[in-house]
Amino acid sequence: MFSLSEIPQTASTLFSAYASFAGAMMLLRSMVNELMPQELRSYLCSIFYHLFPPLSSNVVTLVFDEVSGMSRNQVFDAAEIYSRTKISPDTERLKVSKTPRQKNFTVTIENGEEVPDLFENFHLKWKFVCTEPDDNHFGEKRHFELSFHKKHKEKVMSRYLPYVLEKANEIKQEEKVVKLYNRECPYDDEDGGAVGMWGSINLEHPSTFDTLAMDPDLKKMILDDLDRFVRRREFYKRAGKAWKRGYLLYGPPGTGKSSLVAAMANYLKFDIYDLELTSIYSNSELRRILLSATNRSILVIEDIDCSTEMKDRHSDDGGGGSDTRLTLSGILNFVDGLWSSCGDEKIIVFTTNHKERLDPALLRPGRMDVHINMSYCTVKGFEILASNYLGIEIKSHFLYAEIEGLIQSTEVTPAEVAEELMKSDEADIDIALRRLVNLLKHKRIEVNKTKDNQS
Ligand SMILES: Nc1ncnc2c1ncn2[C@@H]1O[C@H](COP(=O)(O)OP(=O)(O)OP(=O)(O)O)[C@@H](O)[C@H]1O
Ligand SMILES: [Mg+2]
Repeated sequence: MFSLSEIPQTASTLFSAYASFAGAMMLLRSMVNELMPQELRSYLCSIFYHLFPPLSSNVVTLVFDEVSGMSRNQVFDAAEIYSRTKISPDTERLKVSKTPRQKNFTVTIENGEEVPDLFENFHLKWKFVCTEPDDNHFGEKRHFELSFHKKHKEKVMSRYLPYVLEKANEIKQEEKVVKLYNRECPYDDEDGGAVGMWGSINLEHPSTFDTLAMDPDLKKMILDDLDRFVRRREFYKRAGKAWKRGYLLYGPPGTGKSSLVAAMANYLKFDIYDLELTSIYSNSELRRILLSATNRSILVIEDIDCSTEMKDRHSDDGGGGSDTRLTLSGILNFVDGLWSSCGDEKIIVFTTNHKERLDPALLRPGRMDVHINMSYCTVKGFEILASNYLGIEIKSHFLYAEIEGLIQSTEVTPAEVAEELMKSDEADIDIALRRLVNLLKHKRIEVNKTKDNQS
């Protein structure tokens, strides 16, 4: 027996005996690792941990398998993306990959590597584990482990994991490469890049709202409209409306209609489906394409004024069945009917050079939500182009006043202005602007001549 005062000393003796025994067992374990088959090793390990639990058992580890039942585990996918952002200079082994479609390398942690994280002032650790397939399984099994002090379990479940899911989603959106789907594109199903018979390529169109030369108020109106549309999922659901929005872009060639579509896609990270009507043969084909188009996409029909041709085709139908040929009513069905509600977050854009030639059915209120007039180049538009192409503050240039006056009194498209400015390199900005002055003067003479002829 020992007295009460001896208890701390005895406890410490016992503790150090336990510690050295545990140390010896660790050594034994590493020898066993070298010599024994894996199954036997894991069996012995489990007995070992049962008999001698780790000294610090305050750590909780959550395990996220790659698949949960038949479907993918969202947390695993999120962890895979999120853990990439936590890679530190201490991480020793990294996996690097890049598919032909990706612009940048993807760097992820390698099997067994850990990355630390700090959330609301407590520490966590992510570990990636990949086990070789055993005889009963195909392919490797992958999972993430998340370890932290057990007192934070509640916070991790209620706040940290939702935060990781949200962050991963944001990263996915940022990294998304906008695709252009078109019949002409080569069929390639890497990354699910093809839908039905449609191939896709990465949208390399550099147009953004910053580079678009258009009235700043109009630009802001479009941006606000897009933001509101994306935010209003709940509203559309409550109102029982299909979550889609239609834009009609009209204006002369070269005023930036296609550039605006590309800017919208780049802004929202939506894919573009370029529906060339001339290559779609029937309503049922149109329906199939619409059904297979992914959510968060922009469906574009350029030059919709050829819809008059479609109306003719419809009247030729001769009772052959409206499903055999593409008709205006097929398109209208899609604009506000059944098919557009199959799926979420779709934007539909029609472009035309001749709004006045469109079938009134297309212009009826409620059919296309927003009509946007892409006009000739304005002074503000010219300032944006000059800053993009020449990289200068154009207002202080000696030719600015003259160009300003000319632009106000002529009709020149942003494409024509852009073409002149593009011909210059940094050394000959003055030459480029003089050439632009000449072009504008020339156009003004032409306009005056036409007016004279008409009067
Ligand atoms: N508003 C604009 N802002 C910036 N660049 C423009 C603008 N409009 C035209 N451009 C330039 O001119 C080129 C052609 O423009 P775009 O194809 O967008 O015109 P469009 O209105 O679609 O013409 P079309 O009616 O012939 O299809 C663009 O690639 C771009 O370089
Ligand atoms: Mg165009």
